Amino acid sequence: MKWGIIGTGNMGSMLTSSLLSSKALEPDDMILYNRSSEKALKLKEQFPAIHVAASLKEIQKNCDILFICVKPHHYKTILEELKSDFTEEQCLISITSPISVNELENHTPCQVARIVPSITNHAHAGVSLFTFGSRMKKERKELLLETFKAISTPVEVEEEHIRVASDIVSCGPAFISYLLSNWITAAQHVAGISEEQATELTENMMIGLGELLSKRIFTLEELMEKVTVKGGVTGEGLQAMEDHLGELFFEMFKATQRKHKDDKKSIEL
Ligand SMILES: NC(=O)C1=CN([C@@H]2O[C@H](COP(=O)(O)OP(=O)(O)OC[C@H]3O[C@@H](n4cnc5c(N)ncnc54)[C@H](O)[C@@H]3O)[C@@H](O)[C@H]2O)C=CC1
Ligand SMILES: O=C(O)[C@@H]1CCC=N1
Repeated sequence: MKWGIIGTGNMGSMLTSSLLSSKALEPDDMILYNRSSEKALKLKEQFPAIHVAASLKEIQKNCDILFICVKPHHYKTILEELKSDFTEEQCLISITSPISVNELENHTPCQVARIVPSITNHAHAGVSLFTFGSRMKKERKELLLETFKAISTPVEVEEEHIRVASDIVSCGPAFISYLLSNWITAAQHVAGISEEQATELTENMMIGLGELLSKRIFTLEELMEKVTVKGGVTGEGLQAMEDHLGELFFEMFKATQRKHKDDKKSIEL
């Protein structure tokens, strides 16, 4: 089985190196193609047995499963070049939320799925979001799910929930990092701790929190309960958060829903 990645930017590179470092795939079974070849060749330096294709047609011809890992607005030109040459046995995988599997199926004769990854998959952790098209064969579904289990927890999502699910698992690392950078700044300003030390403490607290969750030692609810000693400081801090949080997360999820709708309108395949 040959696996192809079109677009070796952030996500295409992450998928290549994670699928190889987890041993889910062998380098000799992977073919890469990027518009400018440097990024693909850099991955070949790391994994010499990888193949780098010289054109879109070459990667298409030689792959059973082909990922498109470019920005949503670049899908159209790629599909236009490839669509007439796909076979029914090939699988096309999109990794972007605004393009639905139905739209992809309408533009190709091949089997189609969407797998939205997360930067957390770099650490062979976090979630990958799956939506299968109607033509996807059972064995291929199983192969894809099994392969992604090596780098993530694959979760199937309905089309109507792709935006919010992707906000949580894929945009989430950026959103949470933004919140934490504000938390570090506030710690500096209010209590005089250095940025360096506040960052070190915060990053290690997050690693510990992740471990607690990954080992299923506590749920989020239990964590709040266990840490909040009656009459103690955590309760005061939580109350201040409740008083000041306002509509923050409602507005964030509304903003991404709006952008998703606009993107869907402006992206034509
Ligand atoms: N960045 C993230 O955390 C996540 C991104 N995604 C999706 O992944 C996709 C890619 O995002 P990034 O990797 O962050 O973008 P990126 O800009 O880092 O990578 C895109 C790559 O595609 C290449 N490219 C553009 N047109 C091409 C063409 N015609 N043929 C071959 N290569 C071409 C570019 O040279 C670049 O290397 C987007 O659709 C995004 O929605 C999905 C989940 C998470
Ligand atoms: O297509 C998406 O939803 C992803 C999430 C982060 C960037 N793009």
